[in-house]
Amino acid sequence: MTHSGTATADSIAFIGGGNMARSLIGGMVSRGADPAGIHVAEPVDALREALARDFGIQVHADAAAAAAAAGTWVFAVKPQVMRSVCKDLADRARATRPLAVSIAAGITAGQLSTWLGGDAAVVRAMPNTPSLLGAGMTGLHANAGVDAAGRERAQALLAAAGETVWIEDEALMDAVTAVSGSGPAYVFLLAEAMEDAARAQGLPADTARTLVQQTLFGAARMLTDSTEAPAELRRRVTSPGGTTQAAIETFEAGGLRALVASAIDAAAVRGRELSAAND
Ligand SMILES: NC(=O)C1=CN([C@@H]2O[C@H](COP(=O)(O)OP(=O)(O)OC[C@H]3O[C@@H](n4cnc5c(N)ncnc54)[C@H](O)[C@@H]3O)[C@@H](O)[C@H]2O)C=CC1
Ligand SMILES: O=C(O)[C@@H]1CCC=N1
Repeated sequence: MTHSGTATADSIAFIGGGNMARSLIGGMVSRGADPAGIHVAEPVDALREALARDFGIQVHADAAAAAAAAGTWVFAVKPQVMRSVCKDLADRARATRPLAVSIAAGITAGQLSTWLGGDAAVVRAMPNTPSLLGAGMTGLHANAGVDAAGRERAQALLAAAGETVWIEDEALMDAVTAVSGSGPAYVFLLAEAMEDAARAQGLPADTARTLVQQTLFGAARMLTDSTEAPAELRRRVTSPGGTTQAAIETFEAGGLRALVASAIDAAAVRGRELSAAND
C-alpha cells in the first residue's frame, strides 16, 4: 500500500525499511517526531505494512516515490546494494540537491557523493539498534558539501534516537562502526554466554534470564550515571580473595582483553572491505 504524505523539504525519506530503519523510526516517533513527515521506501510488503501500522508513517514500494517527498534521504540499505540504489536516484539528486544521510557500514561519503551524481551533500552516520528505545549512539561525519544547516538537520534526526558524536576524520568511522554500531551484539553475546553458564550452574531458565538482564541493565546504568571509570566500578565489586576476583582472573587468563581488541579490529577491517568490495 502506498500513502501520499506531506511532501516538504522538512520531510525525511528512508530508503530501506529493515532492522536499522525501524529502530531509528521507532526512536524518532516515540520522541515526538510527526509521522506524516516520515516516508519509507521498502520493497518487502510485510515490512512496509508493519512500518505503516506500527508508526503511522508514509510507506512506498519504491525509492523514487519516497525520495520525491522529502528533502533529506536516509539510505538504510545494505552496503552491497547501496551503489545501485544511489545511482537510480542520481538524476533526482542532481535536480533537487537533498541532504543524503547514509547509515551503511563501510561505504564512504566520497562513494555516496559520486554515485549520487557528484557534489552531493552527504552525511555518513553510524547508529545502533538501541535507537529504537531512544538509547542509540550515532557517530556522524559530514563531507564538504554539507553546510551548517545540513549538519544541524542530520544531527537532529539522529539525536531523536539517542546520543550523537561528530567524527571529523572519516577514516575513524570504521572504528565507530566496530565499537558502537556492532557493539550491542557483543553485549548480547555476553548475555547469551552468562545465561548458558547460569543454567549450567543449575538455575532455571527464566531465573537465569532475569538475573542476567537486570545485572546488565544495572551495570549499564552505573556506567552511564557514574563519573567513575569502568575499572573503578569493577574494583568495587571485587573483594580481595573473593568470588569476583576468581572470575576476573579467569577472564584475564583467557585473554579477554586481547580477544575484544581483535574482534573490534576484525569489524573495522570488514568495514573497509565493504567499501572496497562494493565500489
Ligand atoms: N542492524 C544494525 O545494527 C545496523 C545496521 N547498519 C547499516 O544499516 C543498513 C541496513 O542494515 P539492516 O537494517 O540491518 O538491514 P536490513 O536487511 O534489515 O534492511 C535493509 C532493507 O533494505 C531493503 N531494500 C533493499 N533494496 C532496496 C531498494 N532498492 N530500495 C529500498 N529498500 C531496499 C530491504 O528489503 C531491507 O528491508 C546497512 O547498510 C548496515 O550496514 C548501521 C548500523 C547498525
Ligand atoms: O553488521 C553490520 O554490518 C551492521 C553495521 C553495524 C551493525 N550492523
